[in-house]
Amino acid sequence: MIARQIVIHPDADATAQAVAGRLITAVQDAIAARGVAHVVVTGGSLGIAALQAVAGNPARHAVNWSLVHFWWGDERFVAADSPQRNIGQAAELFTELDALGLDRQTVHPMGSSDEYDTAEAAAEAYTALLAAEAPEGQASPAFDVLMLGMGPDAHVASLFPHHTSSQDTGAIAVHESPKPPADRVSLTMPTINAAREVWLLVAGSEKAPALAAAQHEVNEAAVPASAVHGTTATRWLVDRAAASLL
Ligand SMILES: O=C(O)[C@H](O)[C@@H](O)[C@H](O)[C@H](O)COP(=O)(O)O
Repeated sequence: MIARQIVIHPDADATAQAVAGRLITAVQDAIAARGVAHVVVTGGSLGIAALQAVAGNPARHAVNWSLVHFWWGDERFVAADSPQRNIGQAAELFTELDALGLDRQTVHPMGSSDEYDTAEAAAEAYTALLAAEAPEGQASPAFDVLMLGMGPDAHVASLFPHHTSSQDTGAIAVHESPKPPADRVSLTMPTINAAREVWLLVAGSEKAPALAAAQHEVNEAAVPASAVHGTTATRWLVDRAAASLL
């Protein structure tokens, strides 16, 4: 049975703080159970705010960050130093965790346009990286927590409505993204859904129709967020404005 939960917070800031607290606890639980934690982080305003909240949460000192792997759900295929890069926007967290033992060998960013000629090449390299860290016979690690933002059009990662649905595992190139920049790399739906826990972070009234649609029925083409789930839990961590149509 997959646990499915919707938790409603007063506002976006409270959601970010609560996600940070949950993430630190989930990482500790994963390390206690398996000696390692695999976390997938996301871009987007709330996803980045949650990472900033981890950097400021006093409980961050309780975690052995050298045992934590960080992965990305999607990334913008632009120059490494572009302010549009999701990893760059999370720099504050990584600088803070460096001081707490984070091993940059276990931080796995998706490739930039400085390193690869095409988003396809970056996606292929990420697919190989995921496989290299996967248990025998699997295509990716069983992520302990995979966080996703959701757009007002119900996209998750860089899987937009009516994306060319990929049943492949690993990462794919995305072009003509309706949310700029146009070129991106994204985990595929099967890889997202191989995570133990998927957390969808959603705030703001402009997301309310998509949030309601995602709870209504599974329709990957029209409402990508509706098709997302973890193998043990799917948690919608939302604010009151986003939940207003539930
Ligand atoms: O690279 C990105 O843009 C994202 O990973 C994307 O999927 C994001 O999470 C959503 O668009 C929500 O973003 P907001 O929280 O900013 O609305």
